[in-house]
Amino acid sequence: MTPEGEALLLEAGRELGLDLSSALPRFAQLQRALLAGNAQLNLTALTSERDIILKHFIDSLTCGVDGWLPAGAQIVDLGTGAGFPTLPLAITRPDVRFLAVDATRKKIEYVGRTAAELQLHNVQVLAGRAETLGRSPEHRERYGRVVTRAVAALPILAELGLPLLEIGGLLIAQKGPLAGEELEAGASAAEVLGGEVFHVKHFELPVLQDARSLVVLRKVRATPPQYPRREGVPNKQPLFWSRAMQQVDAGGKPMKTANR
Ligand SMILES: C[S@@+](CC[C@H](N)C(=O)[O-])C[C@H]1O[C@@H](n2cnc3c(N)ncnc32)[C@H](O)[C@@H]1O
Repeated sequence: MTPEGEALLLEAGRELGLDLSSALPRFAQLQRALLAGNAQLNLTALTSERDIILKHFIDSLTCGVDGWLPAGAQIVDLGTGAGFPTLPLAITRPDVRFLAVDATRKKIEYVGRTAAELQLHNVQVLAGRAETLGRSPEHRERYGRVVTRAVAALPILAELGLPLLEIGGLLIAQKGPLAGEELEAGASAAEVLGGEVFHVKHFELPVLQDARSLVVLRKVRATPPQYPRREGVPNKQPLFWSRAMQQVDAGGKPMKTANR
């Protein structure tokens, strides 16, 4: 990481109320690992130092600054991809444990290798689909927190994440700008799945001031046994969320899922 990159990370961290000075060497290692991994695995489209620092590292840290991740928590990162938000959070929060989950094995292998290189002993990884985990007794209703960044629209996240939470647990979804329709559909889906909308925060990413939202769902009762539906169905037939309501790309075509 260049000296300018270090200064940017520190400045953006300060905006979040974090002192990242002692974490700089690990963030530099993570940046190197991401770029090296990207050359083989196509992990991210964001490759400039500025984008990696602000849109991956700092963006990942935004879900941990409001006290949603208490010390000792066991956190599932649903759809971690190249390790976001898990790896930046694990660097700054040695007091919580992460289980980084992704359907794509090669990404999970990269995250596991990188966590080992960075000596992040609070990270475990698991290749698999949330639908399968949510139906397995080993993982269903076992976790205090689920975090998820840029994975799917809120009703889909509710179906994938709420089954994993114990009662009282929280699903913390990191989103871009959030339309009222998505929140309404998410609230209706959460209700069916044993959850409720607990908190919504709209804010700006440090330095860039891009719009972001954090939606916190709370598990209030057991998820009915028919959920999550089988692999792929939550995405193809989202609860309370029609294809027409999903985001469109720059050319006006519907995107596969409303990630942000
Ligand atoms: C757009 S990427 C985002 C990755 C990362 N969270 C980030 O913020 O950079 C979405 C990831 O979610 C994973 N994913 C989507 N649906 C999933 C499911 N049902 N179970 C597990 N992983 C899933 C995909 O494999 C992909 O790696």
